[in-house]
Amino acid sequence: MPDSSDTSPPPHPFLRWTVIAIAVTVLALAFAYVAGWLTPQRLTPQRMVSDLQTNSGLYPGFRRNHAKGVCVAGYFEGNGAASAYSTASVFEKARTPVIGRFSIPGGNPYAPDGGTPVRALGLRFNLPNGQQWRTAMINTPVFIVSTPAAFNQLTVATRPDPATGKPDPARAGAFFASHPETAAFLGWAKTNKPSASFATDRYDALNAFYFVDTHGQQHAVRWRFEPEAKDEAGAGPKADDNDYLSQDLRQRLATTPQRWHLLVTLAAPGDPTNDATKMWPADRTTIDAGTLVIESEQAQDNAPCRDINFDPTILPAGIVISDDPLLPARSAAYADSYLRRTREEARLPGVAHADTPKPETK
Ligand code: HEM
Repeated sequence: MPDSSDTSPPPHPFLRWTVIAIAVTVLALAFAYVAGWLTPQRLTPQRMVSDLQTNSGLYPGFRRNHAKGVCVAGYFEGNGAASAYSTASVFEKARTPVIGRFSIPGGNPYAPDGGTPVRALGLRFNLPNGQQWRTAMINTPVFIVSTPAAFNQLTVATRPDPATGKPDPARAGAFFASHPETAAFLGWAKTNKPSASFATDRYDALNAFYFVDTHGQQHAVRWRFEPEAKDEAGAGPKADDNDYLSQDLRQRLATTPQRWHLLVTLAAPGDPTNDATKMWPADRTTIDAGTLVIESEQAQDNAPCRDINFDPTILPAGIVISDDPLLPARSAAYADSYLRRTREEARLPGVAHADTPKPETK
């Protein structure tokens, strides 16, 4: 029942409109802050990806890093050895289907394979319970920097000079001098020639993760895939051949599936989980958890790996991320790159889409 004794007048319409206006303004400011409009200097995933894009130039429909690559498919045969440390079903004695992508770094999908010694592998394991494990790895023993801010500073410091098409050595040198943590990676890059085959490289996740066992106990780990193929001695990229890596892979897979062993290293107390520039000592316990078998390859423009975001934070139950600050930054940057490239795909001639009718042949 309304209280008939309340004779106070209704609030003035001006007051009501003021309250609504304040609420709308606060909401708009919150959106603007999250979008980075109020703090243009703040490092956002969009800025990280735009800076990568500025370095390489814009190649619509392609990844803003690791743009050149090839799709692969196969399976992982777990052997049960890692099941004591993680409940993820992928480690049981079972076969899990895998979609993957080999790549080289940089935003130019037409870059020469011999232009960098870095090779990369992204994998997506489809577990039977609908969960997925995604990982994106490179063939170096450490990463070049340990924080997202340093990664962005590196991107800007190594931006090609429009006059020479190459990074300004003074600018790049100043960055490396002020970031001594880059020394281990640079030492590796100096002494390792570009390999002649994706099949003979090892691929290392570099970031630390935790395996979670049946008791809920966490174990800090790093993983890598070690190749069975070791036939690189004497082989080398042909100077005149831009795309030898995909040709080599096609030739090998035409006759023989290629195999890698998943090696999982367990940290000892005190080993850093938040710094991908630091290796763990070589004597740490390492488990061979099973074999990755790659059976087939396909050009990336129209194969399943094209529309996969190999976000390393997408993990099945039994694996969780560590405190490594690169991991959330990678997740956010890959998502932004993914949104840009998949939006552009719709406008690319020759790229098939489920919703694009096939052009009529005359
Ligand atoms: C803050 C640091 C990093 C940033 C901002 C960054 C950025 C990116 C971006 C924007 C992409 C393209 C994603 C897509 O469109 O799907 C990419 C791909 C990739 N990145 Fe990173 N990255 C970082 C660190 C790393 C590290 C530490 C590794 C290796 C352990 C790595 C390995 C890869 C690989 C293998 C791919 C290609 C995956 C694929 O085939 O789709 N990145 N990165």
